Amino acid sequence: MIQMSCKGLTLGYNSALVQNLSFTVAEGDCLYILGENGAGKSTLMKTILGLLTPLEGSVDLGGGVHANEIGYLPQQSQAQRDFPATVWEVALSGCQSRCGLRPFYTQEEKELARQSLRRMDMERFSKRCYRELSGGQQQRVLLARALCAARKMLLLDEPVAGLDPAASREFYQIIAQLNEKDGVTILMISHDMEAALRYASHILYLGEKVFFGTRDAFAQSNSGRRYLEQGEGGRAWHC
Ligand SMILES: Nc1ncnc2c1ncn2[C@@H]1O[C@H](COP(=O)(O)OP(=O)(O)OP(=O)(O)O)[C@@H](O)[C@H]1O
Repeated sequence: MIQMSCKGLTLGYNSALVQNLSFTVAEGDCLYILGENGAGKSTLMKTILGLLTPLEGSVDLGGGVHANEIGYLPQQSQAQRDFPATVWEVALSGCQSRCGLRPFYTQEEKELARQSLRRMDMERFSKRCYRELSGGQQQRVLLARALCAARKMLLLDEPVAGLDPAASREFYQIIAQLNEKDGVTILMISHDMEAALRYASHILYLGEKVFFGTRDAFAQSNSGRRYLEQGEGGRAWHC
């Protein structure tokens, strides 16, 4: 079932960064969004979330997905890493979009935050100060926060940025589990081609030549072949 259709999107600020982009996302897809720095990946994600208006075209949600049911894990700034709140407060704040004008959280919302922290194996850190956690632990808390909103779809903007290789691998596996076992549709910005070729069902590559298709079709494409031909020695290659 199609959950999102982007039709004829032109994105940019003063001038167009991406032109006439069309793609669809179906329930259970795992879409990796790749491309060089400045290609417009975060701009696309913010447009999907309705935080930015496209210069042209439209983003249509379908398959019973509503904008407030999409979980979002943004790129973290240094100020956010130093956020003076407990792990519990950060996770619970993911329920804010459910509150509307209500100035308190219900028992059900608190239970959802607890469950989300448990899913990320972070419940035992609930009382700890968020800024005292390691980068990998912080990302797990932010994913728990995003899961409070995500009934159907998760948008992740470079979730492993700043993590060491072991923590990155672990994080990719957590995301793959959410996708494969829990059926959460994933859209993830990444610079990690190896992870994309391993975990993605579909790849959107933003660049001079835009590519959208299945992972296998990408592997056959010029960009994909270029990477694969480099073999183990080329693992650091960024798309
Ligand atoms: N609010 C803004 N106003 C004007 N220009 C912006 C704004 N936000 C981003 N840009 C510019 O738009 C371009 C694309 O930015 P964007 O963050 O979407 O790229 P990206 O593909 O996510 O890059 P990266 O991989 O470095 O995160 C960049 O040149 C950036 O400077």
